[in-house]
Amino acid sequence: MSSDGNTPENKIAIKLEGVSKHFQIYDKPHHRLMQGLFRGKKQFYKEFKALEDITLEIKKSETVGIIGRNGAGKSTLLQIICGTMTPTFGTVNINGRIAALLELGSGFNPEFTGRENVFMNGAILGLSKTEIEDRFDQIAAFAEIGDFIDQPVKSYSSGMYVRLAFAVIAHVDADILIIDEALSVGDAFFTQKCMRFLRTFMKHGTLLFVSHDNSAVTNLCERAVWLEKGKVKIAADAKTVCEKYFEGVYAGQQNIQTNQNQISTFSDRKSKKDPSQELVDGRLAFLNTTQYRNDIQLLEFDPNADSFGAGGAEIIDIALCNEQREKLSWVVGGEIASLLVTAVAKEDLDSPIVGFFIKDRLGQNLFGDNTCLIGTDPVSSGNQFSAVFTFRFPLLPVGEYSVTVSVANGTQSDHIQHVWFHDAVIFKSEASSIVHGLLGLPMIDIQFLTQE
Ligand SMILES: Nc1ncnc2c1ncn2[C@@H]1O[C@H](COP(=O)(O)OP(=O)(O)OP(=O)(O)O)[C@@H](O)[C@H]1O
Repeated sequence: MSSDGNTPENKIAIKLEGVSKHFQIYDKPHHRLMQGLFRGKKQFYKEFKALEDITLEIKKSETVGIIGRNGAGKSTLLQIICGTMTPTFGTVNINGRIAALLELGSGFNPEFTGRENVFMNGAILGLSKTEIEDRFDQIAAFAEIGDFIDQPVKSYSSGMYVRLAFAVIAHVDADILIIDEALSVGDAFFTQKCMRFLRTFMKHGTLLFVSHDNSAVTNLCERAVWLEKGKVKIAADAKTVCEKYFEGVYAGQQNIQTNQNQISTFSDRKSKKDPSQELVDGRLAFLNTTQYRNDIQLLEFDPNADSFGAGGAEIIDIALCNEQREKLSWVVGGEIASLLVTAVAKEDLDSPIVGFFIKDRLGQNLFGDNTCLIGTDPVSSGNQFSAVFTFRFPLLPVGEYSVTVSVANGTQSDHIQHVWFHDAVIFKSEASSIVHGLLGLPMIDIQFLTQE
């Protein structure tokens, strides 16, 4: 191989040529034994082609999504790329250090403690003992599993397992990361931490991201590969692939048809509201009596959430309130609520700015605002101050969301960040009529008109 770092070959992180994987399926357990006894003179198994003739090139620092229905061959493909499964035919070339978060149970020895597994995994991934020792405290801090780090991994919950596995892959200087999104979902604080890490990693590393979620792939990935029955159906830009995949699976989704029928029962009715007078979603009264009511549960402010800043202010509470400033433990999407951020100045702030934004589980900023344009009064050191953002809550698809808040001093373009709280409050949207898009806007009115 050429030593020139700029050859086309060296720009490729993963190269698969004609990769196939065939499994032998035995109808009865003793057929496996018979197969051994007959030494290939008779065939007692059926051959199942989980992957057929996969040829793919993934460039360095690309983020590629792998999508496909259950059983399409995604896990098989990833295991072959990671080297934990050998292909029946074809060649795999990997250029760089690869780390993966795939099946639960793979990678760690259940009898070893978390600590021992960190050392074992680090060594497998090519780190020296000293390198692992130097990083151990960071790994343990990232995983946040406390004293469980010295317990055997077999005693871990699946959430603790994923925390430790992710913490390891985040600290091994991998060039290529392979993440099965089904596993990265744990508690929302941890998911956000993982997404922050992945978004930074994506700036220089190669990421292969497996997901059933189209919007996750469209938002995170430049390219996507749609696997169907073990073959590449399409490999192209993520938007095109996800659109085609969506078209492909949509027809089969009988229950979406049912949901739409129920909603159209409402939209058949004539709206009697004057849209200019009342800025409320015309369907809310109806939706709120159905299972589509967008109940959003709020978890408590976490003062220990990850934060940074110059320290000139401290946030002491974040809450959602009703119009009477009473704290709410849940809100209904489409209704008015206020986000109340209370802070205390640790030094004199002549022009404080309080801001927030709301992120989805992938760490995408959905919306936010700050006090810059309203003009704020100076606050002396030791004094408490609050900002109240009152807005009509959007309709949120089912899932977990987080609120990031910050206090700065200065102007929009020139300020010192005094405290920035990642994921200080988590929301859970329990039910929703919104299944597509990042969020739903309360519609003022929807009409259906026919010409007779
Ligand atoms: N060890 C095995 N022996 C026999 N068949 C297998 C084996 N592993 C996987 N398969 C089969 O290969 C096919 C592809 O499986 P794979 O787990 O790769 O699919 P997938 O796309 O990851 O599915 P999912 O989204 O459900 O995780 C499936 O039909 C599966 O039953």
